[in-house]
Amino acid sequence: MEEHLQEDLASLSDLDEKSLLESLTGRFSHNHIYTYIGDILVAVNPFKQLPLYEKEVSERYKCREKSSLPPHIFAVADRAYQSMLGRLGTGPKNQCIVISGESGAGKTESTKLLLRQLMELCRANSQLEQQILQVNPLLEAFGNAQTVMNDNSSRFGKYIQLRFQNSSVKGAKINEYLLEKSRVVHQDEGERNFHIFYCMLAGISPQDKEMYVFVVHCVKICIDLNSVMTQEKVDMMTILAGILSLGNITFETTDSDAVKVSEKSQGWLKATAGQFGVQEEELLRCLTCTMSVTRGESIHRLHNQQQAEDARDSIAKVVYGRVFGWIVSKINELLSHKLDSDVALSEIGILDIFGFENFAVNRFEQLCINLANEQLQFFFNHHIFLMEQNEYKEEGIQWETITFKDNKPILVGYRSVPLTRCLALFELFFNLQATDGNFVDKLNSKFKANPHFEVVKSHSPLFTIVHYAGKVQYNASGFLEKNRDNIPANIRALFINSVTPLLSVLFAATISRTGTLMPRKAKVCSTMKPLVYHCHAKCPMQHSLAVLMEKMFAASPHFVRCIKPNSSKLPDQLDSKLVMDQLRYNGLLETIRIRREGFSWRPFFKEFVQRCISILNTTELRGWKCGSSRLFFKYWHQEELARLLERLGKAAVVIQKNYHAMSCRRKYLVLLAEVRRQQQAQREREMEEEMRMRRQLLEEEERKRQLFMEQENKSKREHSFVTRKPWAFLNLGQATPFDNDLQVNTDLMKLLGQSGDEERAKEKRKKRNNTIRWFKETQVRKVARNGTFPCWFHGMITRRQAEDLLIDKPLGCFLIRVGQSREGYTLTYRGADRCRHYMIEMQSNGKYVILGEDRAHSSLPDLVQYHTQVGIEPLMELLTIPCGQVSSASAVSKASFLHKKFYIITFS
Ligand SMILES: Nc1ncnc2c1ncn2[C@@H]1O[C@H](COP(=O)(O)OP(=O)(O)OP(=O)(O)O)[C@@H](O)[C@H]1O
Repeated sequence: MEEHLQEDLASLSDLDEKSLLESLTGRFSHNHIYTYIGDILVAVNPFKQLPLYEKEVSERYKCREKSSLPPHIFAVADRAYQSMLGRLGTGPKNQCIVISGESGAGKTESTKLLLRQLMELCRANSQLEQQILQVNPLLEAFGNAQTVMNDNSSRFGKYIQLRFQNSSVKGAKINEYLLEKSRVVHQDEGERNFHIFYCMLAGISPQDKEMYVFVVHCVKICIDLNSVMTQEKVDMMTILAGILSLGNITFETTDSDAVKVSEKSQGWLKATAGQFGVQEEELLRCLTCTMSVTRGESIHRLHNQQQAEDARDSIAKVVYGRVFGWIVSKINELLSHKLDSDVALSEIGILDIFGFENFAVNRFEQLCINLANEQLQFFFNHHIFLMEQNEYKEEGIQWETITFKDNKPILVGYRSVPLTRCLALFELFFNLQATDGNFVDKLNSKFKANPHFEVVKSHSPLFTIVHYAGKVQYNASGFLEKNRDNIPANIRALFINSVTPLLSVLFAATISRTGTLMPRKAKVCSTMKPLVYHCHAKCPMQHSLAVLMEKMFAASPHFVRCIKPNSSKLPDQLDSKLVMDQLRYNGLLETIRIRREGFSWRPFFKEFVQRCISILNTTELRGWKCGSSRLFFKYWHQEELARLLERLGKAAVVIQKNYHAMSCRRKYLVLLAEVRRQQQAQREREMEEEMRMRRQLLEEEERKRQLFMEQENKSKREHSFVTRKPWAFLNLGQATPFDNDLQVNTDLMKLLGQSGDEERAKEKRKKRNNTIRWFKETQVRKVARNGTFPCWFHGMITRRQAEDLLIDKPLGCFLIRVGQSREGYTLTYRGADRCRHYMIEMQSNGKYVILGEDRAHSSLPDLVQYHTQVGIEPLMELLTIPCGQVSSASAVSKASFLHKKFYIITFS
């Protein structure tokens, strides 16, 4: 790959600002917006849609080695997820992903992409995952606004904690920081209010807009939290409408120097009171005077016009801030309902906090935002430079110190007061009701020794802080008054008693030390009675940042550094100076150096031995070092070891799989042998039973034969002159099995004669004779085996005779007879409810087939044999035992049949 398209800047051969910028520019021009610096991801905002986030891309980045695919934000998500589960050579540990960059650099988009990929990685409870992704538009509607830097700028910071049990997400929590409430009452040129207000007004008729009666319309917007009831949604929209109405109230001074609501905005006062659910007079009183309590006595101080306007704005900001806090607490309720407090959970936190800001006029919000960014930069420096280099020193690793731009003095002070104290100072002054000028004087005297503070000589209350990202001049005019969002007690009492239940709950709520709104049921109190409330956290930013830092320091960090390519928000344009400034103040050159020469993975011996020792000797890793209590690896070593561990894990799975297969197969073979043994025993039992039955049958036959012989001898003795030899049949020339039909035939003839239908009788006789001839000439050899007819073969008997023979026989007992009027056979058997008769046809190829069956057979015994196994269509009944020829015939006919049989043997 060409050097300027190098995917990992830590492997650049020439390392200076120029080559770094060239590399990023080259990659950007090829739409490669992501680049690694070792394990850190640099993301340049493309300001256009790129085909980088489709489903198949997301799939490709699941559980893959970082180096096997181009740099991507999805790889960061995968790495954090695998590290949290302990799959990257270290044990399971909480992770945090810190996304930084200036406003519009792409932090929020990166956060959304990370969330999406993390949800993809842990597909388990799809409803919760969907909810985590769905709350984002709601948060953006209330917390984002158009600024000159970014059309969808987050005007609050958020730390999203995703909580996992094993590999699936079980809940989430959003921590919000520093909502820019002043935006509700004031927007600089080219900027707008929070998106929610425009959403509310979209699609509303001009008339309704005029009156701000848009509550019903507004409920339609994307607020669909399960935990927010319809009444609460309506209340919330009514309160937002109240904020807008409040903003339209203007004041004027009367002749007696008193302040009053201007004539033209009387209607707005009424509308506001209605929407806030409070008495109009009481709202007016709160706007035009302040009530305080001194030694149990309430003192009313009338406002001048400016103070009345400040009171109006304070109310709007506080109410909006509380609505936002309430939304976040509702979201957290929704996302945490599956959390079980007894179960140990792992966590991945994603920090998306507003970027560094430097506007024409920078106010208190910018001071807070920039100090928060200082904290983040300190966190980055601490992890990448301080901690790492300290460990080299402590562990005796040879190392040439890399210097970096340390912003520690801003935050903790070095022989000077740390600048974060100015927030505390601000708080102090705020409570003392001091002026902006006093405040700046105090700052000047307190911080003049701090190298990051500059005194500004001006009539305006200005001061400058030299941040890690550059100098920012702050204007303190209105700092104190404009940030009066800890409202006086009378206003709080007014809202607690509001008939709009949600407003009442919002003002009864307490604010935690970290600034989180903690709603609780409102207790109605008298507005007349002056109340003194203790506000626990008037400026909770410092505390909440400290809590955040504590969480982040306890986790393994992953860094995403977002870069804004141009200020015009245009695609395919990269302003080298702007990018260079960001690279510089982000300390990226030093970062590359430390990633190239340093050891980003430094596990303790114990941690390493537990997981990786088994493979260390099998690798060919070069360049790792051993300290006194830790091992020192390059960032790619960790991946290499993780890959080997994965291979080892897979091999272990294969071994386990084969072992289980082998032991299961053994068990199976034992079981199979037992089943076969039991089947064999069963078969033997059945065969024995069959043999026994056959023997019984033969004995029976023998007994009957004896009986018959005895009767025959007796008859011979009685009619010694008549010796009926079987040959007599021969003389008749038709001594065949059909002779058992002779008697019937004669009877039939008689009957026919009696009826006088001589012709039909003749015809029948003719057909019968033809059939007999057919049988003798073509069938005898086929049906008889070794000169004997099978016992089921009954010659030409009638249907009635066949049924008589089978009437008391068991199910499936069968016989075959020759058709009387056609050349063919009939199969008769004992069915479930009656005897059944099936015609057997002779095919031209000499095969036999039961009409209606598909299968033809080469002989009748084959046909019989087959249907003892396969049922006959359509009833699928089986043939079971043959019906012997003499079972129901008279002794004489039995005898003749035996003779016939005998004769046929001779004949054939
Ligand atoms: N990966 C990306 N692909 C396409 N467009 C992007 C990408 N990242 C950012 N953008 C574009 O840049 C705009 C600004 O990005 P984003 O809102 O994430 O910036 P930010 O750093 O969060 O800014 P702020 O600090 O003001 O909230 C987005 O609205 C989007 O249009």
